[in-house]
Amino acid sequence: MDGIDHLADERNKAQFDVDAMKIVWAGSRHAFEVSDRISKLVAADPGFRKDNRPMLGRNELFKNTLRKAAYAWKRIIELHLSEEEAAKLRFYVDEPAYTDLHWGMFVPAIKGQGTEEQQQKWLPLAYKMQIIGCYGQTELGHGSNVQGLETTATFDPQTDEFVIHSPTLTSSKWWPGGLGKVSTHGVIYARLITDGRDHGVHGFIVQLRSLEDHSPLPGITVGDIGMKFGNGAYNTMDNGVLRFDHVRIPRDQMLMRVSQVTREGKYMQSDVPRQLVYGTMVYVRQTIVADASCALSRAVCIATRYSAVRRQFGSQDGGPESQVIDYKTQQNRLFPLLASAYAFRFVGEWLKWLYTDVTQRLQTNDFSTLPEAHACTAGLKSVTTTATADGIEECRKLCGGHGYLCTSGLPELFAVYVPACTYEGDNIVLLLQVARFLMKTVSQLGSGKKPVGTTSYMGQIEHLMQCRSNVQRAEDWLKPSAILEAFESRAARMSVACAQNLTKFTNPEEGFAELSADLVEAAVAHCQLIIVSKFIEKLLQDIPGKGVREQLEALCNIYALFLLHKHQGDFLSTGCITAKQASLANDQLRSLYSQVRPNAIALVDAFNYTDHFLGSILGCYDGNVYPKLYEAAWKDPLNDSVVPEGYHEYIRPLLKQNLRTARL
Ligand SMILES: CCCCCCCC/C=C\CCCCCC(=O)SCCNC(=O)CCNC(=O)[C@H](O)C(C)(C)COP(=O)(O)OP(=O)(O)OC[C@H]1O[C@@H](n2cnc3c(N)ncnc32)[C@H](O)[C@@H]1OP(=O)(O)O
Ligand SMILES: Cc1cc2nc3c(=O)[nH]c(=O)nc-3n(C[C@H](O)[C@H](O)[C@H](O)COP(=O)(O)OP(=O)(O)OC[C@H]3O[C@@H](n4cnc5c(N)ncnc54)[C@H](O)[C@@H]3O)c2cc1C
Repeated sequence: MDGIDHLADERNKAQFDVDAMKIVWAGSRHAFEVSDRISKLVAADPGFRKDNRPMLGRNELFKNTLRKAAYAWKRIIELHLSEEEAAKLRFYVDEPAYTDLHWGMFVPAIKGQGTEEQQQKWLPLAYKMQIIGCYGQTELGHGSNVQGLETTATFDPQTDEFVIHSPTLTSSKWWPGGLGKVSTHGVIYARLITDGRDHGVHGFIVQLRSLEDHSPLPGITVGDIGMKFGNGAYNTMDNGVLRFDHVRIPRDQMLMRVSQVTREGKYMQSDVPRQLVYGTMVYVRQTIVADASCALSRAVCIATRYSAVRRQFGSQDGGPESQVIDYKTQQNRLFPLLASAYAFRFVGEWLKWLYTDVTQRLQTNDFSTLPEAHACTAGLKSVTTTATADGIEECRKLCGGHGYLCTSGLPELFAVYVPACTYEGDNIVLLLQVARFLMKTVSQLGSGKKPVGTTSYMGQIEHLMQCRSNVQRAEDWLKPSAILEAFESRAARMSVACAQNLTKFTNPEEGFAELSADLVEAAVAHCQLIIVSKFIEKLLQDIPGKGVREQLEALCNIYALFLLHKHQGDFLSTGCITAKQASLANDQLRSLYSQVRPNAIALVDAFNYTDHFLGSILGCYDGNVYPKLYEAAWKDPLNDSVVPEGYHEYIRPLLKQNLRTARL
């Protein structure tokens, strides 16, 4: 607009090399270069404009999403983008679409659960988008309880086919993204029945729509489930409803990596655990953790830049008022979120490594790390999405009234993000899975079986049950060993307390249900320990760039000490720290905020987000907020005419009537 960088003074204050931090954030120089190039390509292309989204009605909005998805595909082909570049392009287009489920779940489900032959048949079609797929698991009556699904797949040995059927209203598939209006195929989860026997839930590739005219195939009733929360937001997605009326598919369309049905109708189970049927969920939960850092960093970038621009109170001798970012209360709300964005980034990187490792092991029939991979993906998905959804809303409040405008980008970001707490496993249901894993680990402590991986800290259970923190001064809280000991002993003691309480029940399942609220808290403590310890481990690596390590150390300490402050009830009631030590942690936190303050703008610049991706006037790079807000207001369709439509019908008669009343 005026070409001036209104945040230049802030940028000049930075005490570290921002370009080096951009590479740390991206994960590698290569990842940075791809991300930088593709984000600029998307931002410069008017075909990917998104600022009008909140104003569009559902049909217009959806058609616009179809146009963008087709255009994105055209650009991917024209530019010969690699798989990595194509995924980045879809990410920066920033519009939930059927393609998320096609690439994010349909393809991984076939890869993870299909045999070699099945992969060879279906993947080339999916890669070329000659078929478009969804992930059809959830039903109207059951989502969390996968074993409760009702859709049936009954083998007919006469014709060598499965008959897919929805026996009840509640068995209607309900929610799958991309199903409502687009998908030609789906990986559909149904109860496998052979010879009258129910073998539980399995995945099947089912064609849903004609590849000629897109009409539903015989026996299939399909449509969209209706408007969802927020304007624009997730309404670009066609979440669908689907019913089957005795739909026949060939036998080889059952995904047969985990178990098979022979031509004779014999059910055969490979020696792989049946939980591999849930493998796609483990994969997606892992991507959701990485995605949490993206969503939170985006909100934090907006709130941090705006907090430096916004001034309120504090003018002295007619000078400028104070920047709201200088208020300690603002810092106490904002900087832990900034630190969390970095923490989630690094734990996401680690989780990707864990997932890759477990996948490689599975290929050699080593299933030993599967329970841990399930617990980590479930728990970290839960903890990071809850914190991110809450964090985005906090960022909106940090921007005061202007945060409530759609042009701030925050309402839409929240509305798009918040279902992450529910999809891919309700966060509480997933934490209960972690709690089961922890209770099993505690119960095996006396058996000589050494806990490994993220539970290896339980190996020092005797020490953790009785140790007392030796922090004496606020600076002692900067020692990683002091932080780790406090978090490990808190997590261990909470798990052991639950395990001890469970022994008071004769029926363990009854006990688990009765104590579930405590179990969820123990699971959260364990997951927070993982995030803190992975941040600390990141700092053990070589981190090039002037001042970068120091900034990351400050953020790591803020993340840990903020959690310690927020959950001090846990730390105090378990006797891991004293009230005095809790208060010292808080003192240290305040001084860390002062350390981060001059670097705050540079720390959000390191995310390297374009103004297009941020989609926020409050977060724009140059900080020229007020003229942009003023101009945008006039572009609202309500301002197309000075006198609104409806004046003659509804305002004028009212005013006239008021006049008459006033004369009386
Ligand atoms: C860069 C940008 C990337 C963007 C990325 C964003 C991606 C977003 C894309 C699209 C957005 C929308 C996608 C949303 C899609 C969906 O929501 S699909 C539907 C998801 N549904 C669920 O998640 C259902 C949740 N429920 C479950 O997972 C299970 O029912 C349950 C785990 C809660 C219970 O299962 P059940 O079979 O009844 O198990 P249990 O009896 O409790 O346990 C038996 C044993 O199995 C172990 N186990 C359970 N799950 C797994 C697993 N996934 N993997 C490995 N092991 C598992 C469990 O620990 C038990 O073990 P033990 O017997 O040893 O105790
Ligand atoms: C935007 C969006 C997109 C989605 N996309 C897909 C998709 O592409 N494909 C697909 O198959 N599905 C999809 N889903 C469905 C999603 O996976 C489910 O909604 C999710 O797994 C939660 O299940 P539910 O709806 O049955 O919740 P419920 O289980 O009914 O949860 C309701 C409440 O009960 C509580 N609760 C449930 N069980 C327990 C328990 N055992 N102990 C304690 N509390 C419990 C929960 O915590 C929650 O508070 C999508 C959902 C959304 C919102």
